[in-house]
Amino acid sequence: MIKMNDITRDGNPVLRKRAEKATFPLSADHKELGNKMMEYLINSQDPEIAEKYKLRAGVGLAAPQVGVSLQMAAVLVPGAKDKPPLFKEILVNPVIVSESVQIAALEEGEGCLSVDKEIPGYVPRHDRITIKYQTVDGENKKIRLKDYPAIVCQHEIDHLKGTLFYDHINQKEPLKIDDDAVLIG
Ligand SMILES: Cc1nc(NNC(=O)[C@H](CC2CCCC2)CN(O)CO)c(F)c(N2CCN3CCOC[C@@H]3C2)n1
Ligand code: NI
Repeated sequence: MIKMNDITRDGNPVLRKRAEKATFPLSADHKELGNKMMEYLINSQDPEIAEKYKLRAGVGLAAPQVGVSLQMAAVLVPGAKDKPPLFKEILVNPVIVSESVQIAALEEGEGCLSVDKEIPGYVPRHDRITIKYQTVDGENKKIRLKDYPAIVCQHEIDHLKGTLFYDHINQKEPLKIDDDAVLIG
């Protein structure tokens, strides 16, 4: 299972590279990697397992964060209690094909499993996006996302381009954001 010491930290050049496009059919290793990344998210959202293995909770994880420069990310955005997840997918070669003018940001700001310090400030993103991606089985998908799942996917797709969340924070005024930005609580 993936544990915190498998997670690459800011300063490791792999986090600042554009990740390699995955080719199909995916190798067994790459399929396994996707499943391991999803397994990490599931484990990290289980209080007992997270406590037992000291896992930082996550709703997304990108391959460069486990040292693999590959365009693949796992996303597990939970739904309300006892409800199915809002979005659960392993994204391969994801591309944002359209994005709303409307800006949105998580009210609490963002963190990153690869960044050990808290960096306060709004991370302006698009409230709605359309992404095209492939599943691990090579199926082409095109989906529209909004609010929380859209924010998470933008954070993960950033990782595949070597961008980290704090790159988007207004350094002079971290808590400044468009008046009409949607703040997601
Ligand atoms: C928003 C949030 N970010 C958590 N961590 N950071 C991450 O996921 C990083 C990615 C997210 C940072 C902002 C957007 C994407 C990881 N990243 O670096 C990947 O690139 C959380 F853990 C979390 N939740 C809410 C849901 N809860 C369900 C029960 O279990 C605890 C869990 C906590 N919400
Ligand atoms: Ni991250």
